[in-house]
Formats: sequence, structure tokens, C-alpha cells
Amino acid sequence: MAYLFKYDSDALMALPKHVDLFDTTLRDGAQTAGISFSVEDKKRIANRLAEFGVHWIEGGWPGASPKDDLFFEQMRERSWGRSKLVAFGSTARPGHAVEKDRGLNRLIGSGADAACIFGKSWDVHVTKALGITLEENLRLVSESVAYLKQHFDTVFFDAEHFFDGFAANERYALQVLEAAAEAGADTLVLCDTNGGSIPFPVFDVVTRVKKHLPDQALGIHAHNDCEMAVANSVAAVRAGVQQVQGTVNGVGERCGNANLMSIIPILQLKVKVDCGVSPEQLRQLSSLSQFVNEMANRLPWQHQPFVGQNAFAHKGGIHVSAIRKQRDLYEHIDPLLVGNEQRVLVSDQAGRSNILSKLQKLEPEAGLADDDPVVAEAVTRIKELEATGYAFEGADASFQLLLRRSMSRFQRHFELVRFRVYDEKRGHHEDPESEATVQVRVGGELKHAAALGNGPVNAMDRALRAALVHAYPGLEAMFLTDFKVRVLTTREATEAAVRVLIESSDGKRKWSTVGVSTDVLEAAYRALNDAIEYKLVMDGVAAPAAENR
Ligand SMILES: CC(=O)SCCNC(=O)CCNC(=O)[C@H](O)C(C)(C)COP(=O)(O)OP(=O)(O)OC[C@H]1O[C@@H](n2cnc3c(N)ncnc32)[C@H](O)[C@@H]1OP(=O)(O)O
Ligand SMILES: CC(=O)C(=O)O
Repeated sequence: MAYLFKYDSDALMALPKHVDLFDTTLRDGAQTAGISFSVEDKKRIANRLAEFGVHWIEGGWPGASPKDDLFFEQMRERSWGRSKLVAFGSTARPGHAVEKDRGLNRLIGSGADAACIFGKSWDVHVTKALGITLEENLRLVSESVAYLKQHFDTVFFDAEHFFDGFAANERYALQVLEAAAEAGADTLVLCDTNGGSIPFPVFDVVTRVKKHLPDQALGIHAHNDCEMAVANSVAAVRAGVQQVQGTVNGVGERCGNANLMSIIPILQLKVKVDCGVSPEQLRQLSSLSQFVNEMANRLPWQHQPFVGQNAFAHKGGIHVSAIRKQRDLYEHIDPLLVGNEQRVLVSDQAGRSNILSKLQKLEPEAGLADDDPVVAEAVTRIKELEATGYAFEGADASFQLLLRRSMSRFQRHFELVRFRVYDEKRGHHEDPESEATVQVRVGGELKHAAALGNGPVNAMDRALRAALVHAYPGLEAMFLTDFKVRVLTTREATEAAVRVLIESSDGKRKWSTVGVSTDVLEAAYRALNDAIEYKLVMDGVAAPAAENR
């Protein structure tokens, strides 16, 4: 396998050998609309980032909220390897001596290993937002950094709005950097606060700053308002910054921050700049991304580069045919390097290769040849079903049953005789109640059960399993974990079909099934039927003999 990376060698020569990763998920990430980390979430994320090996973990702003205060308090007992905890804040408020500044003193008392303060570097922000003179701001920057340096080995200075400030008043933006550098700031972080920059000027401006302050370590903090935060960060690395700030999954104020889930593999794998992440740690990238989504209570972005569920999912028949011959023909990296995996999807875009590839994974013992008529038949059947509204992409279990049916390797464990569902709501404020009765035939015997539920599908699921559980006790452990209904607009409105996708679990596995009908309950029944049949097949439960069915 040969994943190709082609680069101009002169450009590579100019790259730094190493950059530090600075994660601000817990600070700028906490400024994301819809995210509210608890102290416990913050501690778990911080520890996970430390385990992953991020150099600097910005934990929050001591003094800004009781939650951040408690977090820093509770993190005093941390025992991390190389990762360092950073406390964030601003330059001192104008009007008093920096030693008396409540904000700076909260940083000093926070127990963090380092401090990071932001200061204004765009002249109009100084005069409008802060309402002070340009000289006064230079004094605040200088004295705030110098005061923190008396208490911390490492102080970072975030030059807020640096790129806009540089465009508006280059001389002043550079004076702000000089003030922070002369006061002892270890790294000057150039911030694209409004996220409006694009890579060419970012490269140019960082190059000019580098020339102006050749011995000063620089960093980049990019926002994603032009969807350029990752590109801008990589451009800044090429121009010579030694620190990249970003967040897990790109969370952050407005459109987010630079996404470390992309920056890390780009730097490590593509341009060979060491971020201090070993190959073993890099393989944790996908699970780190999932973990933070879980903590942030966000649905994962399935198409997220590198770590998303679909980042290496192949749907087109042409693509799947090629990757079966050589897997890198339609992949830019080996997904395993970032802890992800290749997926092959089955849909109306599929050819024989999709089916064979999926079959190899789901039923390796089936051993079908490329030209087996069963494969062509399955492709035709899938395309027919998809034309009526089925979608097998997210319903692997239904797909596997379909393949088994095509291969004559499937026997029903039960036959539906009838189901009936009642839904009742009494009064505006009362919860509705559903009741289902189900009659099935199992091996020649009629079984009948009724059940209540908090909705019709829930009641039907309970009744169906109650009718079957004596014959198949393993169904006791099974339960629904998710249920999605989609109205399909491809038909006439009067006979609109609905697609029901059901996710089930038995505590050990999860599987998904699909049903389609013009009747939502029938669609749900079809999906439930597949879910139960799949569980029985996977548990190796024998179906009743043919003469009893
Ligand atoms: C670019 C960034 O992302 S910076 C980080 C932004 N993050 C946050 O704001 C989240 C946490 N913030 C907070 O909890 C609150 O805003 C606090 C506790 C920091 C301040 O709260 P308050 O004292 O009520 O002030 P408020 O939020 O209304 O306004 C911010 C004040 O900081 C001042 N300020 C802004 N930047 C700076 C700076 N670099 N140095 C000093 N003061 C600053 C503003 O001028 C304003 O003061 P003013 O009201 O006297 O004009
Ligand atoms: C400091 C910061 O978060 C910014 O300038 O965007």
C-alpha cells in the first residue's frame, strides 16, 4: 500500500521540526453556543487530553465563574506527564496598579502551571472597546505580562485581533507584540479573533512578524468564520510559528476554533512536523473526538475529516471496486493511523464490489465468488428496495438479513398473525398511553400477548417480545435504543411512505434495522421484525423446523 504525499522540498525545508499543541477546548470551546461543560466534564476532558499528550491545556478563566474556580481548585491534585495546565485571563483592567488587579491575582492563585492573557492589538479595540489611549494599552500589556512572569515560568500573550490590527495599523500591532515580548512573554500568539483571515495573508503576516522579532516564539490561534481555521494554522506553521492553538472537533465561539483533530494528522502525517504525538497516541484521535462529543452532548459530525464515521466510507460502486484491489486508491491516508476504519456502504449507488466487500466483513464464512449470481441478485434487490424508500446505509442488520435471504441461509423464527395498536390521550395535560396486542405463530403454536407502552412503537415492541420470549428467552435482554421516522417525499403526498430506522441493543451489541410502508406502524413493525430476527440469528438460535412453521 502506498499512500502518497507529494510536497515541494524547499517548502518542507522551511518548516519547523516541532510545534507545541495548545488545546483550548475547555476555555474557547466552552464559549460554543449549546455547550455547557460541568466541572466533572472539564476534569474528564482535561485528563483525557493529558493522556493524549497535548502540551498545554487551557482549563478556563479563574475568577470568571464559580465553575472555573472549582475546576482549577480540583485540578490541584493532577498528576500529568508532560501536559501543563494553563489559566486564561485578560490584561489588567485600566485604572489601578497591576498588583491590585483581581483578575491577574486569580490567575496567580489558580494552581495552574502557566498563564495566558489576551490583550488588544487592534487600535480601534483599544480606543472603542477598552476606551483608553494606545499608550495606556501598551503599559497594561507590558505590566500585566511582567507581573505574571514574577509568578509563572511560562506566560503566553494572546494578541487579540492581531491580523485585523496588523491590516489596520501595522506599527501599533507590532508595538503591542514588542511590549509583551520585552516584558517576558514566552510565546506571542497571533489571534485571528474574528476568523476572517485566509491563508495567503496569514502566511505573509506571520513571516513579517518573524522577521521583525526573529528570536521570539510565536503561536497561532485561528477562528473558523471563513472555514479557514485549519488552513490558516497550517499556513502559520509554514511561516514558522512554534505553537498551534485549537480545540477538539473545532468547537469554539461562533463558527468555532481551528480543529485539532485535523491539524494534528496534517502536521504529523502530511508535512512531517512533529507535534509530540506518537503513532500510538495518534491512533487515539478518533476516540478522543468521540469522547469530547459525548462530554459536550453533541451529535458527532459524521463527515468530519479524519475522525468522522464517514471519513473513510465508500459508497460509489466504482470506488469500492477499486479499493478492493488496492485500498489507498480512494483514501488519502490509512484510516487506522488516526484510529478510524474503512467502511463500505450499500445503497442504490452500489455495485457487486460493495456487496462482496460488505459480505466479507459481515459473513466471512459465506465465501461467495465475484461472479456468484447471488451477488448480482442482491444488488438488484437492494436497488429495487431503495427505489421504494429503503435505505440500507444505516441498517446493517437488515442488509445482512437480506443477504442471508438471497443466499437461502435464512429461516424465519416466527410468523406474524396480526397486531393491533391503540393510542389514548385523556385531557390536555395527561400523558398519552399506548396498548398493543400481537399474535404470532412459533413452530406451529399460536402465541398472544398484550403490552402497554409510552408510545405505539414502544407498546408494539414490548408486546411482540412478550409473545416470543417463552420460545426465545434471549429476547428478554433486548431493548430499543433509538427510533427515527422519516417521511419520504418521493411519493404523492396522499400516499407518502415513511421509513423507520430502529437501533436495538442487548447490552453487548448494537444493531440497526429498517422498515418502509405507507403506514408508520407497519414500517415500525418491519424494522422490529428484522431487529428480533437478527438477534436470534446472531445468537445462533435455530428456527423451528419447516413443517412446523
Ligand atoms: C477573544 C476572546 O475570546 S476573549 C475571551 C472571552 N471570553 C469570555 O468573555 C468568557 C468569560 N467572561 C466572563 O465571564 C465575563 O465577561 C468576565 C467575568 C470576564 C467579565 O465580566 P464583567 O466584569 O461583568 O464585564 P463584561 O463581560 O460586561 O465586559 C468585559 C469588560 O472587560 C474589558 N476588557 C475587554 N478586554 C480586555 C482586556 N484585554 N484587558 C482588560 N479589560 C478588558 C471590557 O472593556 C469590559 O469592561 P467595561 O465594561 O469596563 O468596558
Ligand atoms: C484569545 C482569543 O480567544 C481570540 O482572540 O480569539
